[in-house]
Formats: sequence, structure tokens, C-alpha cells
Amino acid sequence: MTTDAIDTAALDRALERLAATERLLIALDFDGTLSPIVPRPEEARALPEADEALQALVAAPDTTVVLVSGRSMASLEHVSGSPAHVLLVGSHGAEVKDDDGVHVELDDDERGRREALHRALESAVADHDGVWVEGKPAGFAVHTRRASDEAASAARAAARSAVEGIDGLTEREGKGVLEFAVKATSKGDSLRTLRESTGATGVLFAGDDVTDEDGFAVLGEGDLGLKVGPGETAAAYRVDDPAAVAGLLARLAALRAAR
Ligand SMILES: O=P(O)(O)OC[C@H]1O[C@H](O[C@H]2O[C@H](CO)[C@@H](O)[C@H](O)[C@H]2O)[C@H](O)[C@@H](O)[C@@H]1O
Repeated sequence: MTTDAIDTAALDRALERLAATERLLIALDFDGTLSPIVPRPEEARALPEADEALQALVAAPDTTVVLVSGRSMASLEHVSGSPAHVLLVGSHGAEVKDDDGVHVELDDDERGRREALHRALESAVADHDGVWVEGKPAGFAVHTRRASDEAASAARAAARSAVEGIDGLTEREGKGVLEFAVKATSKGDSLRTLRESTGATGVLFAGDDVTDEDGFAVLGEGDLGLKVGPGETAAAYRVDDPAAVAGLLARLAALRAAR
């Protein structure tokens, strides 16, 4: 799917079908989906309408809501405010928060490679203005949104070259960000696990960035994939922006409550 005109009638019919499913799993990306993209990651917040819709959805019967983010769990908790009864998955699936706390397990080899990765990235970006490195439990993100195009491109090249000697890294490029992780997890893996653990018979997954394509790839019949904004996607449906996502979640909550 490319940037076709948005078919709102078809999307509404798909929402009605999804709302009728027996056990519903709603999995949502955070940045660019619930929150508009902003220059400083720590200042991102879900739109108030989105927060309201999330609370309506968690109150609906047989419905599980989860935020599946590339952010570290600490960062996701900070920006989302840990909404009541909403599950959180961070670091593209490497960190999961449940009743027993937050889990991320690195073995000795992964810990060693993470340290090497940190040293390599910090020294690679040091001379590039506006570029900075964000630490995550299983890796690091090189942020370039505040750099010039030239500095961003030079920093990405320097980062890639600096980590060449480190084995087993997963690389992901997103909006103004290039990430490396020592654990090979993805939003697709998370969705599979969540579908199984919740017994979901239908899944809504919404996301805006290339890393969300791993999630769209594991959706099947009876699920609804929602791409936010422009760009190639495997999702069957599309909306323009986080405001449209909030409206759609409110509609789904109303349909689900009336079921
Ligand atoms: O999977 P997500 O929940 O969408 O998280 C992806 C990345 O989100 C954050 O970065 C992005 O949003 C920032 C705030 O709007 C923006 O400044 C940055 O350019 C975006 O890439 C977060 O900082 C990253 O760690 C996440 O991987």
C-alpha cells in the first residue's frame, strides 16, 4: 500500500467487524501514533483525546490495551504516564512490564556487546552537531532530528562504520533516529506473544514508522492494521495523524461498549 486516498467508509466497516470480535487486543505504537512527533523525545505526550479513548477501551469488556514502543520502558512510562490497566512493552519488545515488574534479560555476552556498542557510538557521533545518543537497556539510539541533513547523514555513516566489528546487532532506522540493539526482538514478536497470552481473536495494531511494519507483517484475517501518515506499508488501512487515531479509538470504544 502506498499513499492512496483514505477510504473512511471501508475503515469504519473494518472497525465494526473488529469491535464484534470475542477477545480484542489493541496494540498501539506511541510516537507519531498517539503522540505527535516533537524535537525532544522527553516532551512527547499522547493527545488528551487519545488518553481519554484508551481509558474508555480498557473499561470495555474482553479488551486488552497495550502500548508497543521502541522507547525504553523508563522513557515510555515517563511520556505515557503509565495509564491505568494499559500494558507496556518497550525497546521494540525487549522490555515487558507485567504484574511482577519490568523484565529485560541480557546474558554476559549481550552485556559485553552493549558496552562495546556504547563506546563505539559515543565516539562516532561526538563531532556531529545536534546528534546525541539515547541509552536503552538492550542497545542505543542515535538521534539526528536536531542536526542538519548533512550532519545527520554523516553521523549515520560514522555510527554504522563504528559498529561494524560488533557481532549480532539488530539495526533499525526510524524518523530521525538510527538504533542498534544487542537483542533481536521486534514489534512482530511482541504481537505474536501478546495474541497468545491474551487469547485475542482480533487485533488492532497502529503505527507510523518503518519499525511498525514488523507488527503489520504478523496480522491476519480478522485483524486491523492501521498506518498513520504517509509512506509504504503492509497495513490495510491508513489515517493521516494522531488526531485521527484518537478519533478512531474513541469510535472503537463506543462500538465495543455497545456490543
Ligand atoms: O515505537 P515508538 O513508540 O514510535 O518509538 C520510536 C522512537 O520514539 C522516540 O523517537 C521518535 O519520537 C521523538 C519524539 O517525537 C522524535 O524526536 C524522534 O525523532 C523520533 O524518532 C524515541 O526517542 C526513540 O527511542 C524510539 O525508538
